[in-house]
Amino acid sequence: MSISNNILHHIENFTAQRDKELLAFSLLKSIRDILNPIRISILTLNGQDEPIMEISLSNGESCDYRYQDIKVSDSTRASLDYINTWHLDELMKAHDDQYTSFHVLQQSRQLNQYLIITLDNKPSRSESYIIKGMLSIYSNFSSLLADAQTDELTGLMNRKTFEESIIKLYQGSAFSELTDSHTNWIAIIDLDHFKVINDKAGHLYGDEVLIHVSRVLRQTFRQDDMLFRFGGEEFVVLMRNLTRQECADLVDQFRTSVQEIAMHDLEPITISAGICEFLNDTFHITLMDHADQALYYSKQNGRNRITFYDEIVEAGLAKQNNVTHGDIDFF
Ligand SMILES: Nc1nc2c(ncn2[C@@H]2O[C@H](COP(=O)(O)OP(=O)(O)OP(=O)(O)O)[C@@H](O)[C@H]2O)c(=O)[nH]1
Repeated sequence: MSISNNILHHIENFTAQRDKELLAFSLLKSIRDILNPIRISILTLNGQDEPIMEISLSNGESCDYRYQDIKVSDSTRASLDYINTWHLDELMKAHDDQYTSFHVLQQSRQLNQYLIITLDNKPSRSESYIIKGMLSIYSNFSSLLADAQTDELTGLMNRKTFEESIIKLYQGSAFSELTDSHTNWIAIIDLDHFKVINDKAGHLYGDEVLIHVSRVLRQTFRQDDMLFRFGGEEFVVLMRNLTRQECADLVDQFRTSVQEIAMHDLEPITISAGICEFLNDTFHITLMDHADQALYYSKQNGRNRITFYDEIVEAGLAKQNNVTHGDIDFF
């Protein structure tokens, strides 16, 4: 294959991806085919500069995804600090007959992502040029993908992304570190009497309330919790590795913080929530139905409260219509 056909093939390949991680993997594979590096990786750090994901490809080895125990060497840390201090897009370091180049893929207050390539020879001018071009295409496509996954008004993940995210959680390591007491949870959160807010103060004002509520969601929940705007005034939160009490405290803290949102002279804004345990062997549509029944109970019993699904089961108020993974093949 000629070099231009080869490059076109790689571009075609990674713009066909609809998943951020697969897109990152395609980028690594393309660059590996072109540069034949010793090691290539994408390192993602959170807002506190802690590593939260590393996807790596070493020569001849398969792809390795890591979400925990990610080791970042002192020299890598120093290079990333240098990039950030001097607002660079890239940096090349020579060491022990090797060359490591660092490229910024994404930079924001919540997330920093870098491509790190270690080579045994310095890339030629044309190779550097090709890599730059690929990174630009990757970055443009990645922001298009992010736009498609984000709710425009609040910046939270949208409903379509929820389906994809929850299926990934079933398939991934989300359940491996759990104990009997620490499990995963799903909460559906719904603003109370939002129609009244819209009717009294107008739709634009209602939009502003949704933006403030989303801000409080981000402030209250942890970095690893996944936040979705599910539709209108309904939000979904996926929480990992919490005891029942910790989960209750977190959602309740959100409930009380929402009431402190100060806007005009309307009644305080309140929310109701329904929570259920995120069980690995139960289909997510059943889980959502459980959380929804708990939410309904909160709404029917005074609003501005949270209810766990197992509470209504104990009270004999829950409908049983479980679907397990065995019943539906969704992969
Ligand atoms: N401002 C604004 N309003 C929205 C948006 N999406 C949905 N809504 C409104 O949200 C309101 C939801 O009303 P209902 O479903 O009756 O719920 P509610 O008034 O919150 O009542 P309860 O949930 O029973 O407490 C409707 O008036 C919708 O028009 C949006 O993006 N912006």
